Amino acid sequence: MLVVEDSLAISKIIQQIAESLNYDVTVAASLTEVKGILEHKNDFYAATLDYSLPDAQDGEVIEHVLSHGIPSVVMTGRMDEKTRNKILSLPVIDYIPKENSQAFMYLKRILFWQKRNKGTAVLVVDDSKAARNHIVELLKRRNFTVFVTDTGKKALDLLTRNPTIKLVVTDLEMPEMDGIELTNEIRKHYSRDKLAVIGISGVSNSMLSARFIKNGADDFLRKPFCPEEFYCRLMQNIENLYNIEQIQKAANTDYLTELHNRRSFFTNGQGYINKYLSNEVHYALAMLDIDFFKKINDEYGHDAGDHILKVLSSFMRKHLTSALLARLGGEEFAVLIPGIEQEQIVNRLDDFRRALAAAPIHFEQHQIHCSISIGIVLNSRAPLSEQLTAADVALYQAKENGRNQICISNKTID
Ligand SMILES: Nc1nc2c(ncn2[C@@H]2O[C@H](COP(=O)(O)OP(=O)(O)OP(=O)(O)O)[C@@H](O)[C@H]2O)c(=O)[nH]1
Repeated sequence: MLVVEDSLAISKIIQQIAESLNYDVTVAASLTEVKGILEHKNDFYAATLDYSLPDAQDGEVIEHVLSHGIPSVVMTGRMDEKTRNKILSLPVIDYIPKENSQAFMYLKRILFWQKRNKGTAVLVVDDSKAARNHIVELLKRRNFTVFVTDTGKKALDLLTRNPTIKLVVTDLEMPEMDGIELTNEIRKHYSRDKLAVIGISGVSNSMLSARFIKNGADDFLRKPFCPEEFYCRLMQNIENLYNIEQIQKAANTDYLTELHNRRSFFTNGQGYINKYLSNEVHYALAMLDIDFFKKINDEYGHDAGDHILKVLSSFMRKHLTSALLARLGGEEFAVLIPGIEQEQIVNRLDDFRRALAAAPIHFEQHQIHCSISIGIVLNSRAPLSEQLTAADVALYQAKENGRNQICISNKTID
């Protein structure tokens, strides 16, 4: 990232912000320096540009950097209308008045999203090519991946084929299916926590925004809109989706191991089982439990115990691919694993058990040996909760038989 700023203090702050977001930073303090840098390197991911530089006091650096195709944020100490209009007439990502510390918080938000937006796709639906192109240009400046189409029907088709689309911007007036009908159709298949819809229209009917929103849209923009307003609404919706995703992730993930937690395992497990059964795929439900874990905690400390839980989890991720993996609590894990046949699944789990027992886990100066016991239920048609109880009984049997082994449930629970 290129930081252009003549104040050393401000340049340091921006640099710190950018580095905290893993940007590599190049700093310049004048237009002359910028020109020198861009002669050799111009593949910057983004730039922040101070409007007034000692050798270019009237924003000349902006056009120079933009001419190299570098998405740029303008930082300015000037607040007058003329400067604002001049900046906004250029294809910049945004402009930020350097009024107070909020300016830097805002910059951090922009830079964070500039990186993240690449993985987010936006679908633009408008039958007017000019209107479509305008919105696409604005979205590309913000690094979004963009899909475009001119009818509602094609939009629905694109949505089914491209799950990375997180937001739809749709015009109201289109032939065959208008924007409100499209929104209605979208909401039959996509909930508001997964996909946002922004309606737009040039019609000056004050009821339209309410109609759009009552039909499932999240926001509404009246044409013509200024880029600033478009970006504010766009980013607010994208941030909402991101926040919901983060909350859902936290609610379903075990904080220590980042595997699914008990809740997530119960929410998703039955669906996997149903799929295996209806496709006649062999599968096993296994419960894994670390042997003598209390002793490990007592001997090496709780941090060592935590470390072992983490190492075991990443070992599971690596070796038990294609399985649904969860930490049910403490040192107890659940695995729902498909396979070619029953014996192959049992062997896979047993190989995993053996490999873990053979490789001591390093923690500080210690080499900690640990093993697991496993209880398995194979190809059962019983509900998930009953299968877990049966796997738990088999696990208990494995512990009773001396630990570090697999025990298969012999109880028929179909
Ligand atoms: N470090 C750490 N320890 C935990 C965590 N959750 C549970 N434990 C400990 O796990 C231990 C489980 O002990 P026990 O249920 O007696 O089982 P065990 O010692 O593994 O013995 P067996 O299962 O019979 O082989 C307890 O000491 C808990 O405090 C955790 O998140 N981190």
